[in-house]
Amino acid sequence: MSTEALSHVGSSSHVLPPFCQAPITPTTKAFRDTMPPGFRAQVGNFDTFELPSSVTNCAGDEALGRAMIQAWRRDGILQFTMTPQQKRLRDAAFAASKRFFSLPHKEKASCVDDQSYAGYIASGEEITDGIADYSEIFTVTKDLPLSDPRVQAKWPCHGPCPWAATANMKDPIAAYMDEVGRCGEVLLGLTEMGLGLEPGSLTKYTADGWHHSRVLRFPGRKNTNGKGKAGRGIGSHTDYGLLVISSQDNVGGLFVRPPYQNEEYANWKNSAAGMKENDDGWVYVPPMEDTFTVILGDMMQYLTNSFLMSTPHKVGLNNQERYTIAYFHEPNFRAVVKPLAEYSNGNTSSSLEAPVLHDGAAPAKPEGVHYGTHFTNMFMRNYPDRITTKRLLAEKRYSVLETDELRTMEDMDDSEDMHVESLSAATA
Ligand SMILES: O=C(O)CCC(=O)C(=O)O
Ligand SMILES: [Fe+2]
Repeated sequence: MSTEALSHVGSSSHVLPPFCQAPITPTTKAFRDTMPPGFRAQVGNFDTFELPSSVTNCAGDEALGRAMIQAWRRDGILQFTMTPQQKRLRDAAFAASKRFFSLPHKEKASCVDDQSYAGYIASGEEITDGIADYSEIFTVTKDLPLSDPRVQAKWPCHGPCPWAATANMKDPIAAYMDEVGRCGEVLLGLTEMGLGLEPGSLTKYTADGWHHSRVLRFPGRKNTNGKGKAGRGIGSHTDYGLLVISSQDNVGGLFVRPPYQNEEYANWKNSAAGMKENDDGWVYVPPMEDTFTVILGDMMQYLTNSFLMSTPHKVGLNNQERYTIAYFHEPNFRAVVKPLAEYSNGNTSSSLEAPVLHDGAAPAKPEGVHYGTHFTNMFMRNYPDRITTKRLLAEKRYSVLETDELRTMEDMDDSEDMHVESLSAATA
């Protein structure tokens, strides 16, 4: 690994607080053997935690939050173990995923919607940095009926989720997402403590959050349709919101890029897709049984003024097919995310190390980033030919993002929170 790395690949050598499970030391060879052919990367050995069921603001939670921050700043990723109930939900969600992906192509291809980006994305349809990804995906966004006021008002990306009824996938996937979303709130509460923030500094954004999932299947590397690039599953990219919580099967394919002092990017401003894709310095994420991985999204980077970086990652194709589910824990679609005062330039009030300031990256702008616009931009970019993008453009829906109605979480005061609740109550 480059000597410019902020740190080295996670190791079991640093001291973990007693509430953490001891880091699992992989037998490096066994894990290396799962790395997709043709990739050169170190094999990660990442910190693995046990999450409390809720955040109680006790000293143990603060120590856990700090350890999480350390892990993300060093490795760009951390892991936490699944409870028996989470394993059951995961198993049911993966079984649903396999039922769906084994349907005939025609049936899968009919699962699209022209108002939401939810539904099927065929292998070769998604574009990352101008090149087709080989992933086959079912995207789940908020499942809103046509009568929902936001759908009626033509809010971009808002519409039904076109489930495949024959795969019986809605209930198991929704139950899995609810539970992982609960973990997302716990992780954000612990992150607030680890960053020395007031409670609610991060979780205020996730009231009725635009949480979504990507249920993914990757073909074996010798079993592709030729639309993409040999061996490449998904090109390097960062994701958009706060946290990405994933579970993968035992095949292997994910790589992350830890924070390097000399690498700057701000995906909400200039696309980070394709960044360093073929360079050295990637770390393989070996499949650890019954373990979630957590990487960070663009809004976490923006909020913390790059103290926590959005984690670049990419996927390689293995010798056999691979299944994984990525859950995205996000701000409310209407939220205007503002940099945290504690992490603004020049203010290093945190008792952690001073923030890494990335020259050239977007400075902390007081006007903030509108999450719904960032999400819409990313989906339009990734799916330029989808019916959803075509209708969005044809009906000039993009301009709806500029309206006050879609920015009512701008000031995040109590009356706005009440508005969110009344809106979701009206549509439940
Ligand atoms: O396959 C994985 O593990 C990650 C997928 C991913 O990066 C994504 O869906 O955005
Ligand atoms: Fe991703």
